[in-house]
Amino acid sequence: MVGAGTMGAGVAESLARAGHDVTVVDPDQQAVEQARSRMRDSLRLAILLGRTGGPKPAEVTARVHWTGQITDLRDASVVIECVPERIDLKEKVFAELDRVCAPGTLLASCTSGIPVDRLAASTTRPDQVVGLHFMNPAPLKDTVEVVRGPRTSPQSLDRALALLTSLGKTGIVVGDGPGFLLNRVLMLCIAEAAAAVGDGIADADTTDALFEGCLGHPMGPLRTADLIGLDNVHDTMTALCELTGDDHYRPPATLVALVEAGHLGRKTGRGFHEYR
Ligand SMILES: NC(=O)c1ccc[n+]([C@@H]2O[C@H](COP(=O)([O-])OP(=O)(O)OC[C@H]3O[C@@H](n4cnc5c(N)ncnc54)[C@H](O)[C@@H]3O)[C@@H](O)[C@H]2O)c1
Repeated sequence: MVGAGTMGAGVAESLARAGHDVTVVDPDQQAVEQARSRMRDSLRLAILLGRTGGPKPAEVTARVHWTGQITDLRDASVVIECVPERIDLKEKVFAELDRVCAPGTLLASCTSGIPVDRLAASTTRPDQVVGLHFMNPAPLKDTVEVVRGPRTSPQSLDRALALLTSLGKTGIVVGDGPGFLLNRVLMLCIAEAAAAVGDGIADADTTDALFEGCLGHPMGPLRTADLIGLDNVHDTMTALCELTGDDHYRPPATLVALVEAGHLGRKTGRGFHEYR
């Protein structure tokens, strides 16, 4: 794994629970400490919720190795990149992974919407690059959007799907393009909902209540944005705006104001909604 944030820690936990040995690379020591603590909490919660059939928490945590050095991934059979949603950063990480990893290593990205082929272009193995768009919280979400780039080989796609099967998850394969399928749609929905709040059409509670009550969505768009993390939503919209040239993806003022104030959603206790 590259990146020990929300997704990196969650995907690492899913892999370790399934019996895989995992190495997580993150140069930020504080992020690593937080990830370790989140993983312990999540494993404890699984026991409290009665999901006792799996391995013991100590067995799971013993399978996860934390490091600041990307060169420690040299023996990995699969690498899943989970760094922030910035095109330049991900391109740099993929170029580095291509240098460090053995020729057969499958390189996957958890990107929310940067085309897989753009990341593949930073490597000398575009046939071995695939998108694995896990959902948050990764240990609890059973379905993954799998992105097949135009140069992803059938063997690489099969390996990615087999990995998901080993985690007890189902991959749904889609084609490549900005935002793939889910975020091409979801980011427009969040952007319009946030803009409507800014225009005084409804407050955040009312907006989410409409989607939840009228459409039967388990979580309205603004609560979903809070769960994703508003910094990540902001970065994803910015990348989609840049990649598509479509201004509808531009982060609305209400979202920008929350991010600038440090209200990033659930992880900081406040976003469009408050969390205690
Ligand atoms: N948060 C979600 O709900 C969600 C869902 C699906 C996909 N994603 C995608 O997953 C990716 C990660 O998102 P996140 O929410 O986990 O972000 P995050 O900000 O929580 O974590 C990113 C981590 O990457 C680390 N990092 C930065 N540069 C690095 C480098 N060069 N090498 C190693 N680590 C580095 C940071 O220290 C941080 O710990 C993004 O592409 C995002 O769009 C997020």
